[in-house]
Amino acid sequence: MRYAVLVTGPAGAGKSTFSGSFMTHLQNSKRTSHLVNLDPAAAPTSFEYEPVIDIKDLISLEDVMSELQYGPNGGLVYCFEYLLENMDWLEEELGSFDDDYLIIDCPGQIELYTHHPFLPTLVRNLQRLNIRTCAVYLIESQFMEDKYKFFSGVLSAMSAMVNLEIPWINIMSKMDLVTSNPDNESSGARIGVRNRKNIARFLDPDPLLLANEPGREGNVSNPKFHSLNRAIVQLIEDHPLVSFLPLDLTNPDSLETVISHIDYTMQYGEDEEPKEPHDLDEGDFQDLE
Ligand SMILES: Nc1nc2c(ncn2[C@@H]2O[C@H](COP(=O)(O)OP(=O)(O)OP(=O)(O)O)[C@@H](O)[C@H]2O)c(=O)[nH]1
Ligand SMILES: [Mg+2]
Repeated sequence: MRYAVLVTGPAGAGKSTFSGSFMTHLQNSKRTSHLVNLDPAAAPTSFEYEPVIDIKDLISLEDVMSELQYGPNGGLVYCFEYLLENMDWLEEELGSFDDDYLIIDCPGQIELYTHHPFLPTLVRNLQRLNIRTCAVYLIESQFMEDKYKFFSGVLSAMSAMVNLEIPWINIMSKMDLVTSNPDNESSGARIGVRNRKNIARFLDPDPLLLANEPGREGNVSNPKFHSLNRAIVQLIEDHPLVSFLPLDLTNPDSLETVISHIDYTMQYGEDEEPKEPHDLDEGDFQDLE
């Protein structure tokens, strides 16, 4: 069985960093895993591991911008469209991996998650190739600083989720930036989420966070804005699909918890044992398998 985890989420959410830590964790657990880069704009330095499949081998944003005179955003969309037309390239690249676990680092263009056909098409192709696929959607803990920003993150997660009908896990990344002590500026902590209970209201979104305190922010005194908020509160109450697993990469237990959720969601290992790394496969250990 082949597995793929799509690592998705808005720009800067920590997707590439998480993908690297995920790789390290799987390798330490003697599980074969490979990194796939689908970000045509990724700098080579952004990877801790060399991707085995890299969209930049097919098309790079740099070339599109210099040769076709696209700007960065139109250029990215061009790259995805180009990949969509060349899915056989990806299929060929994927062909060489058996019984493996692919970590697919996706780009942070929000369009990709709201309405572009790129990810749904990719997912259909992975499923056709019999690759068991799930997605994680990261938003960063700084989103909890501002409840409007937070709920726009919740809505983007929901919209991405309904676009892709695959097992799905939402992750609140960069939890190391959250502190329970709001005065503790010197530790680099940027968020004064005052207590655990408050954090829980974000991880399992409490729509009343939005409903409370109408008009506290100066620029939101427009009654239409409150009606919209009430509608959103209702939507989140009626469809409690979105909750977040906290991820603190400075705490190995946190990463392990997130990965065990991913394994469970994908039913990893239902039909196999974790494998020894390849270099041991061909050697003396063969008969132990
Ligand atoms: N404090 C903290 N910073 C993090 C963490 N994860 C990532 N960062 C930082 O956040 C920034 C963005 O991280 P990336 O992993 O490149 O994020 P990304 O989602 O891949 O970004 P794009 O590919 O540009 O969308 C970098 O400066 C990272 O060092 C984390 O767990 N804690
Ligand atoms: Mg990235």
